[in-house]
Amino acid sequence: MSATLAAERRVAVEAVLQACRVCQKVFNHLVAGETIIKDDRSPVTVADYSAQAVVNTYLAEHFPQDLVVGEESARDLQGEVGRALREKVLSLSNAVLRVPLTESKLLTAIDRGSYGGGPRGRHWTLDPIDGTKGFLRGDQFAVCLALIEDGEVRLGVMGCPNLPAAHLGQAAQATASPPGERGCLFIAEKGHGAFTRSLVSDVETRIHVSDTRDCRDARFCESVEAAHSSHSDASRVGQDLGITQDSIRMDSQCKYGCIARGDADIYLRLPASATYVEKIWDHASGALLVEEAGGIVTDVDGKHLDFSRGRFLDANRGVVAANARIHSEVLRAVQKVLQNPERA
Ligand SMILES: Nc1ncnc2c1ncn2[C@@H]1O[C@H](COP(=O)(O)O)[C@@H](OP(=O)(O)O)[C@H]1O
Ligand SMILES: [Mg+2]
Ligand SMILES: [Mg+2]
Ligand SMILES: [Mg+2]
Repeated sequence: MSATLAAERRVAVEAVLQACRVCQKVFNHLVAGETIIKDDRSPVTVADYSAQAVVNTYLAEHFPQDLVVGEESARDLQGEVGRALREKVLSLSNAVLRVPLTESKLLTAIDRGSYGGGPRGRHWTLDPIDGTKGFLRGDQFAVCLALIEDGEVRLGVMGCPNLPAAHLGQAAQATASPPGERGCLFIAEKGHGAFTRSLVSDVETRIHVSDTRDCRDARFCESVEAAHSSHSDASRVGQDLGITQDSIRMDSQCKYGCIARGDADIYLRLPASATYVEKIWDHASGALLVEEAGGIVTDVDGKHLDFSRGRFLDANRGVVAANARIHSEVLRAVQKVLQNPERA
């Protein structure tokens, strides 16, 4: 491991583990009224805010100079209207922090995530709960933290509390939730490989993408939400490639984890709207994980994901992630489908 990022890796792992604990606790006690619908109609819960507060507090303590591009803002926790939410988030955050936050420090911690990102210097990007919809359903979600230096992702840590620790078998169901131990962490450092461990033991195992060479034997892992990635286009790509196996559908960057450890072979994120622009925190840790596990990640035009542009991946459209043997064939099929003017 690179000596230079050893401290960052240790702190990121600890921060993500604590944030996972908060999320699990919230899920067990989630009550109506603790979920807010944001301006873009997506949900956010007390767990999203608490996880962002906890991770940002760890980062501020260990790397006070570092900036953070985080998904959430403290706006809805301000003032009288935000009081109930603020108090709940404060108590959840303080349950796992060594030094308790005050209300005002809580808001500051969450808003440490307001950095705009960009091509120079170093910053973190945080999705405190990726797959909030999955989280609310009791399905897959992930706490995702990545370190970006001069526009390149150097370190990615993903906590996946509901993901089975072992490989998903051939018979995995749509929600990818077979019985057995749940909860795993993924860690990738640029140039140093991809690893997994459980949430409770620090024994790490190196992971690799599948060695599937024939696309007809491949399996998709795709979003549950057709509004996030076109299921109909994915099924056309599947037909073109001769894929017969059912897709594994799951929320969040757990999909990247499943590709990285070889549970499935292909993750496609095919634009479902012409205007949606992907955010860096939805892909930074997952994309590095797949690359470090021996896979290739591009957008639908075959371009490398460009994390240097700020909060958005506005130089890219969609995502095509697959093992290195089949990526180019998959990309060709994606382009053929997307260029067909006759698709509905
Ligand atoms: N129209 C859209 N197209 C693509 N992604 C979208 C989208 N609307 C929301 N998202 C993103 O999709 C993420 C979840 O991805 P997935 O479908 O793979 O689980 C959400 O992350 P959050 O849950 O962190 O808000 C959100 O950022
Ligand atoms: Mg969100
Ligand atoms: Mg997200
Ligand atoms: Mg999120």
